[in-house]
Amino acid sequence: MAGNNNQTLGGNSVILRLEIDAARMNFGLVANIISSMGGDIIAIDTIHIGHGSSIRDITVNVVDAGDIGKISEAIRQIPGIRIVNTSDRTFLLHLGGKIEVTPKLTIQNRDDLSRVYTPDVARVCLAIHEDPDDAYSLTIKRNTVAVVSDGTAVLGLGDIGPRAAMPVMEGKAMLFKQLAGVDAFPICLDTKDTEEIIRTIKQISPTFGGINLEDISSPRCFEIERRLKEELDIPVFHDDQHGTAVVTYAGLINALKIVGKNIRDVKVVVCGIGAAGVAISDILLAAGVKELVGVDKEGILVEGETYSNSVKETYATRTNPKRVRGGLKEALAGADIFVGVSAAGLLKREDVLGMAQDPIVFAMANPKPEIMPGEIEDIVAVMATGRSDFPNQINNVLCFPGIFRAALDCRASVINEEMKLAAAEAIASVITDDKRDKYYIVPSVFDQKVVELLRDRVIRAAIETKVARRIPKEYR
Ligand SMILES: NC(=O)c1ccc[n+]([C@@H]2O[C@H](COP(=O)([O-])OP(=O)(O)OC[C@H]3O[C@@H](n4cnc5c(N)ncnc54)[C@H](O)[C@@H]3O)[C@@H](O)[C@H]2O)c1
Ligand SMILES: O=C(O)C[C@H](O)C(=O)O
Ligand SMILES: [Mg+2]
Repeated sequence: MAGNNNQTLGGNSVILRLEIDAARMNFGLVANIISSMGGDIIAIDTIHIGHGSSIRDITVNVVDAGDIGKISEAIRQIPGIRIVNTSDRTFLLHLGGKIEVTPKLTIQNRDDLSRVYTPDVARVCLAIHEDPDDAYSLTIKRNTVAVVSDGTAVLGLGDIGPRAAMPVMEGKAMLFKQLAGVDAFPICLDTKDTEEIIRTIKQISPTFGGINLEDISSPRCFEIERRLKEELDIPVFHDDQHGTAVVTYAGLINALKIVGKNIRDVKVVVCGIGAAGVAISDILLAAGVKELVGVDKEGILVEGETYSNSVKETYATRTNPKRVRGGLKEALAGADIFVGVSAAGLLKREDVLGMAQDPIVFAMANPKPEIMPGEIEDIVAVMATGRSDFPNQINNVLCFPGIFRAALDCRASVINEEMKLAAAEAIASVITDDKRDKYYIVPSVFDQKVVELLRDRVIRAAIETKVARRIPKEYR
């Protein structure tokens, strides 16, 4: 099974299927080799005992995912043993995909059949034909979101195409449902053409109550979102932009409390001026940051320069007030905060040493951050990544389920700036003063208060800004 070469990305449990020649070796030796190389055997299954040989599945956990390759190599050197197969447990979890469609009721008899299907269903169709708003009460529309990607900016893996994007989109759909009860459906489009993407999403929109755009590369993502917002009457939300911006701001609210700095006084460096970087910058400027410097492949973005896309040029006009030039190192000199939404390994320890006192580092590239926490933990005041396997997971998963829950429940026509700010404040408020510390600036994904508080604050903001088309009972 595939997956071995991906182990450095995370995932440190593997099932080794071994064929062992009984005459030439015993199982104890295999166990010794695995444990001497840092592996922890957590299960052994005998698959087959044959004449003189056996096949066994050994499930091994390792602390460092790279050890799996070394263990396999050592086993391969033993005479009388053959590795039949190596199954990454992460891949096993993905077999057949991660979600399915489940009907809400079982069709028990002909009477049921004629109601959910022909002929009676026709009356429901005609009711919606007469009043299209009835789609919200009589179809899945009111609780269903499309998670749409073209596979061009999947995590930090880049343009890996629509099929390869599916596991991420399925994962987002799972999270929508588990965390907020939203039925989300992954849709990966086999086109990179802006107009075609817009047209396709508009054409499928009758089914959905909202559109979550995901992992569509910049700068196309800005135009696609802008046009869809104008042309559709359901909320359209590019998660990599706004979900990320909301959670970053939430994390920063709490990180700043830890270091005792005011958002108006800090210098922020954003690395990676793509979908996430632009939206993060915008929310931070709106929140009061005065000195914000953007860095992309061309180095620090400076007003008046020509860049690979016009988004970076307009970005430069509203940032870098001191017109600093250079690369990441120069940008970071004296900076209070680093926000990375670019690519793996770009941030160096020596650059962090040049930052102001009590630096805050949010290295949020996925799956590998701009710097691993272990490299700088001793010199930063607060460290966060986008990953599930380190403290302070700043990831848009803290936002998208709850913000759509709110938008669907009040049938918001859009998700506006006020709703995003309310979402950020709600997420930050889950961490009370007595609980906050450098390893706890954002709540856990599993903290049920996140969706609860976020839904409440966002619905209130939608009502106040008059974009709610339905007022839920508890707000009347
Ligand atoms: N933690 C989260 O919640 C979260 C959310 C969104 C995106 N991300 C991560 O952030 C990264 C960017 O995502 P995106 O959706 O904004 O993608 P994007 O393609 O829109 O933007 C990436 C930007 O990074 C820039 N970049 C690439 N290499 C660079 C380098 N060597 N130096 C400086 N800039 C460089 C690109 O030029 C581009 O402008 C990805 O790794 C993604 O996984 C994390
Ligand atoms: O998918 C994630 O984990 C977060 C974000 O949407 C990303 O693209 O990295
Ligand atoms: Mg994404």
